[in-house]
Amino acid sequence: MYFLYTIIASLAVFFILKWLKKRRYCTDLRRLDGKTILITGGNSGIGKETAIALAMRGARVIIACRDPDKAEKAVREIKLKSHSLNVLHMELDLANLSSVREFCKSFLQREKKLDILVNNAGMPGVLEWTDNNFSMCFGVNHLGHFLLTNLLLPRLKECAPSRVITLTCSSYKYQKLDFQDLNYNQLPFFTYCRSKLANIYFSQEVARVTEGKGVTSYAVHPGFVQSGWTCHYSILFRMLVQVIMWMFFVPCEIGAQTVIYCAVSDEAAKHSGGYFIDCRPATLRPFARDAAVAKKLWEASERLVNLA
Ligand SMILES: NC(=O)c1ccc[n+]([C@@H]2O[C@H](COP(=O)([O-])OP(=O)(O)OC[C@H]3O[C@@H](n4cnc5c(N)ncnc54)[C@H](O)[C@@H]3O)[C@@H](O)[C@H]2O)c1
Repeated sequence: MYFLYTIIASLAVFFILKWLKKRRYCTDLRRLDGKTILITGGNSGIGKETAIALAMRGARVIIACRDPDKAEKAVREIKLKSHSLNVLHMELDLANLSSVREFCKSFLQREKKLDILVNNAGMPGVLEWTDNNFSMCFGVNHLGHFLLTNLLLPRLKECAPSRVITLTCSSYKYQKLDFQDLNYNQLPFFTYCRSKLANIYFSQEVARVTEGKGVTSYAVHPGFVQSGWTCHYSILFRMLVQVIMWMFFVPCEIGAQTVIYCAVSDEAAKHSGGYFIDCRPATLRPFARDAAVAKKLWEASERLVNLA
């Protein structure tokens, strides 16, 4: 009898886990021939899977990464899996604003087109500082991408219709921004939540400042994904999280689906400034839709990165 109960319980757990991990795929099969796509942090995790999928559709894909060796290895893998030779990497460290400026300068010199910018790179909750003394999460996840997008906006406008896709996280809802302490660096998880909330306000403000100029903007929660973000933590934490990830998180290929959807779908384009989960628009908590806060963050960020 116990044997029967064990089998029934195992089957129940199996189907519950399967249901929890069920996700929608992007069913829009549009090709992207002739388009140039820039993906930050495209050498691993969701960014790499996005790069493979978009290169497969014919786009020229540029991954912007910190480590040239890892980037080169990723480029080889993306080419192999996508059967495309139109993939390359460029050096970018979002934790260093001079690196962001250097990157944009050489990108604009080298590349005549930019149709889709994917602000994918991200740091999980860590209590570190960037080269410019910003908290690592706020500095990399928000400020680095803020400067990058602003410096590339003229090219995105020239290439309109064009898109800016910014990876955020549903954990945005656990924190609010404190304008007295944007550089908050105390509890790692909350530091991460605040940076991901900043990504949402940023994405909305990109939509507002580019309204009528052919640039659309999307904030994407990719789901909880089995990627490499745990590499920033101790081996013990990694082992524990690995089990949880295996049980509840989805593979990177699925995590990339909503990004791909926002890159190609006409339906998504009707919701510029929107928040997307599982290949469809999702509703944000009211405080995360506050246009005045989004504008205030934009202006504060302009000052912090010295954007005239
Ligand atoms: N994995 C999840 O469950 C999950 C959930 C919600 C949101 N996200 C978001 O998805 C995005 C992709 O994360 P992932 O899960 O693929 O993790 P990942 O760690 O595999 O990828 C993050 C990428 O960002 C790059 N990066 C980090 N700091 C950088 C810097 N200073 N300059 C340039 N590149 C830098 C890393 O090298 C890496 O390639 C992140 O923005 C993350 O916040 C992930």
